[in-house]
Amino acid sequence: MTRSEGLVVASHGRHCVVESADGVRRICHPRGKKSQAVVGDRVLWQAAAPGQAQGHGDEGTIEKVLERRNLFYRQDEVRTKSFAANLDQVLILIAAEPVFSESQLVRALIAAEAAGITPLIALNKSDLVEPFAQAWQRLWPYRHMGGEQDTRHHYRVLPLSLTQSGAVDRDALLPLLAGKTTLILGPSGSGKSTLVNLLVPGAAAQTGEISQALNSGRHTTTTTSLYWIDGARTTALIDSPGFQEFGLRHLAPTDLARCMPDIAAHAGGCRFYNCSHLHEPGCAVMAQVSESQDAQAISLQRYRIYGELFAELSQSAY
Ligand SMILES: Nc1nc2c(ncn2[C@@H]2O[C@H](COP(=O)(O)OP(=O)(O)OP(=O)(O)O)[C@@H](O)[C@H]2O)c(=O)[nH]1
Ligand SMILES: [Zn+2]
Repeated sequence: MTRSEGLVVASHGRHCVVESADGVRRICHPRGKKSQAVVGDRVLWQAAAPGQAQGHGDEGTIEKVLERRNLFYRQDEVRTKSFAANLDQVLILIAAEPVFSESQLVRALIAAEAAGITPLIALNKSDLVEPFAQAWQRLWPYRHMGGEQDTRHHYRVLPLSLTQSGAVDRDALLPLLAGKTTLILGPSGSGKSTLVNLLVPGAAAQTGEISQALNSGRHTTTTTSLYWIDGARTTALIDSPGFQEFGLRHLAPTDLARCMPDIAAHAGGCRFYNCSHLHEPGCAVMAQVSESQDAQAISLQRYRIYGELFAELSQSAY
């Protein structure tokens, strides 16, 4: 039996949908624990022997997961959940309504930073003028972090109104996504489905039947799926549930500062090299905490979240 290379484009439990170079998608099962794959993985797969396919037509086995460039995941006390592998970017989609959790946003940004994946932030529903203005204001530190000039900002923050100005938003987003694989993350109701449908007309049909088969006919929202934006299959979106309960247990408390760019920028100036930035004298981080709109400042909210995460990650799991 020949083994060929493929891309995992959907997963549900242990089952995956593998797309081969010709674009054909097949349900595959991992052969053993070591070949457990996630969306975005490149794998070697093998077609089932004739007569061996169980049920849904074309089936095969995943023989090997090829080396990953990165793996984006979250971890709480009880389990590790992988979102996807081999990502270029994570687009964190939040909205004017429902009001977003800044702690959740910070967690996602830290996880991206720790995995070496570029985060993008988009704030949707700019048509909801008053709540949008407030949310945009809450994002001030994220819009300015790194310096006053646009080109120096650490994060890119985009305003969107996906249902009101879809064409404009599409033009703003496409150049940022082109040629890349981007994971879309966001709380319930922020507009993730609206975004996928805007950028991938017929998204539902693209995964359609095969992912239904994967879920044994049930329509579940627990599947992670990869969609191609372009016919040439160079630009991909991955949508994944699970923005809530974003555990960072895979990080040590002392990893946090380097994953928060506004804190990292000052951490080198502390009197003690192993400063926790929580109570030490001569702490250069604490000296920068202020509510002033200054691109070098560390906002009170972010400093508070840093302290909460530090405490959370310092607790032993047992
Ligand atoms: N006012 C306004 N409503 C929007 C906008 N974009 C999306 N919505 C609405 O917000 C609601 C949620 O959008 P969805 O795309 O379903 O959000 P989602 O993130 O996929 O939500 P979940 O499936 O719960 O994770 C829908 O009623 C959309 O029509 C926008 O730009 N402005
Ligand atoms: Zn310090």
